[in-house]
Amino acid sequence: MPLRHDWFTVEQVDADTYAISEYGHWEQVHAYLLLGERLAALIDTGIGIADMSEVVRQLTRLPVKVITTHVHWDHIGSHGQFDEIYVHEQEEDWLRCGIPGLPIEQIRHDVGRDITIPVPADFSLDRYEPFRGKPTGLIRDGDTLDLGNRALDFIHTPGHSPGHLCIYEEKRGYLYTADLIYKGTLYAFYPTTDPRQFVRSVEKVSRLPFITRLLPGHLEMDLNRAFLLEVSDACRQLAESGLDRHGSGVHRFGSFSIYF
Ligand SMILES: Nc1ccn([C@@H]2O[C@H](COP(=O)(O)O)[C@@H](O)[C@H]2O)c(=O)n1
Repeated sequence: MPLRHDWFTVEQVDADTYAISEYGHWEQVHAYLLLGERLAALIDTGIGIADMSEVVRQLTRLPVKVITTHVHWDHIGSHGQFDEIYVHEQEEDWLRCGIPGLPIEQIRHDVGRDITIPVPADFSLDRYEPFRGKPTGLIRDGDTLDLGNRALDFIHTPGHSPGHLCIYEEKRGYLYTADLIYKGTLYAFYPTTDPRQFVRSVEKVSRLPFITRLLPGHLEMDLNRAFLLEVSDACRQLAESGLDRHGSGVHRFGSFSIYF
């Protein structure tokens, strides 16, 4: 049964893996806490409406390394509450200085809309600022992290953003897909996105030999390899039709869409 927090919903994926979700916000974003024998990895830290570190501290006493899938405000919200933060080398500058040309008014508008449950009393939209700071370390494609009998592989999957990462646990067959693959509208229309890279990244992860489960950054959580192959087929069709370019529109495929 899911554990409940006023703002976060905590669900156990398996004995030592938790999803920490924000279903009261239109983004319906998920972070994941992975416990090894020596260390814990927290994949993203949510929107920043509530402090995710309070929940994490209830779940583990292990030292926590924060892994950033990408530097969009809804994935870095509680970064400031943790000591060790890692990001792909191509988004180090965004983590330090923000996304050039993205105004705070636009971010606050997106943070504040379509919220369906009460926010914590100490949250103020007028004071909301996305995290900015220096990472502890940088991640490159092919890097690995051993949490103690639990290995993570980092896969650079640019397209949604330049330094976007998927995280793969080969032993369990888990692929944490962040904003590359989820069941909804996949966004690659921002000025900072790249539709061709997005298509190549989907193809890259679809070649992974063993996947038991996809754990996405948004919306429905229980996705399998068949869904990944559907998205991969859709991307191939778009590329073959020359539609893998900015401005080609919203392409609908059953349970998901791709917005270029
Ligand atoms: N160049 C950009 C990048 C992001 N945004 C906004 O940030 C949010 C990103 O959400 P994801 O779930 O797609 O990571 C979203 O609200 C965008 O509007 C942007 O506007 N421009």
